[in-house]
Amino acid sequence: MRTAVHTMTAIGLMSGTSMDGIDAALLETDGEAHLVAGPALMVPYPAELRSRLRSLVLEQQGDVAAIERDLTLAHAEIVRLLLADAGLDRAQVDLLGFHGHTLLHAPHERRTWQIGDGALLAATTGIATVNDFRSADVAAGGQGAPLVPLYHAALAASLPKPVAVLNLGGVGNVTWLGPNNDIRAFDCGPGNALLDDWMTTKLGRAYDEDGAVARAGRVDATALASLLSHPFFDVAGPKSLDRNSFSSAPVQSLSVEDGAATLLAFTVEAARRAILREGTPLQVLVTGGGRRNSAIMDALRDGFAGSQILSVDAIGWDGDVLEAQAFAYLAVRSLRGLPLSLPGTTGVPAPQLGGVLHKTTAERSASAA
Ligand SMILES: Nc1ncnc2c1ncn2[C@@H]1O[C@H](COP(=O)(O)OP(=O)(O)OP(=O)(O)O)[C@@H](O)[C@H]1O
Ligand SMILES: CC(=O)N[C@H]1[C@@H]2OC[C@@H](O2)[C@@H](O)[C@@H]1O[C@H](C)C(=O)O
Repeated sequence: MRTAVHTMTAIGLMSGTSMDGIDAALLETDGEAHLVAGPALMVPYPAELRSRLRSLVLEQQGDVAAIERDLTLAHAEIVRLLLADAGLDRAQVDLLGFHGHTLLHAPHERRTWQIGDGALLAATTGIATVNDFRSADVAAGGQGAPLVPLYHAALAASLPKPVAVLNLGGVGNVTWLGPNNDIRAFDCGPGNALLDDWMTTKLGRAYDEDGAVARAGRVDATALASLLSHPFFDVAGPKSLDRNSFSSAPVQSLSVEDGAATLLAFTVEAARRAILREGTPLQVLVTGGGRRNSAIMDALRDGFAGSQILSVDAIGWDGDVLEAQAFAYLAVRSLRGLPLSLPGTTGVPAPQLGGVLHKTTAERSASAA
């Protein structure tokens, strides 16, 4: 049986654009239809590493090699914790899918850069590791992102279509799953990053808990129109964004509350327009941290007349670790020589393989012997 032969146990590791921490999730999969989710863990970055990473991402300040090493070792530690929690030995895990952290994403210049030392992670954990998931797609002319859509498609195989999966992390992205197994995917707008940065600068808080500050403010229509006039919105997908693609300059003169309300409206309106350009889905399944912000969910419900707005958890998916699971899934696909991206998901000319395998020290010595 194909499924039995190819099924592997993999751990996916994701350090998202919000820079809040590392998500790790165990998945038993063949990289195709067989999906059995296992335990998962989310570990915030230690404050000191988070602050060095933020300086590197936001201000290009810091020692990249030292941060890459510390970030990799933080990933090794979360693998150790997940194995301990799950009562598993490392020998029971076939593969790690290590996304790393995006430092730069400029596909139009054929550049994308995720830091994370795959060889060091494989050596430290003793588990073979796949990393560098985006480079091959970008080199072939794709956007290199989003990569989660093939996993969304596998998860949603039995759902009525069309359905849209909306991920609101640091950046927002949409997977559109049409009635004939057609998949289209693209980044759609700012996600939570602008609102997070606003809260950090104005109030010293990492994010707007449950949208409370935004709820206390009013949307400034002029500022919102200015935000939505960004040229990104004129271009058809597939398309992708860097965390820092948008500027909050149009809200700078507003009160903290009105600025938050306007930035939140920007996130929701960008997502709404992007989805409705594809069609009217039966459901919009919201994942990522943004689904925890009830002000975002309420605004989405107001914005979609003909669709049901649901958090993915309502249909049994774990919205906190979907991306980590996806990189476990993609690592297995990489190892099996299956494409990670399609013309409809990243704009790459043809289905594209990707990922770089780092064997463990023991595996390397065995293959040399
Ligand atoms: N209770 C909450 N209230 C409001 N916002 C929340 C809440 N919980 C999480 N968030 C938002 O979700 C963000 C984290 O989302 P998530 O973990 O999906 O991001 P990420 O994985 O780093 O991003 P990406 O998908 O872009 O890589 C936080 O920065 C915050 O803005
Ligand atoms: C370049 C990069 O790291 N992009 C991330 C980011 O975070 C969300 C969005 O922007 C998406 O394009 C992508 O991550 C998800 C996991 C993806 O590739 O599907």
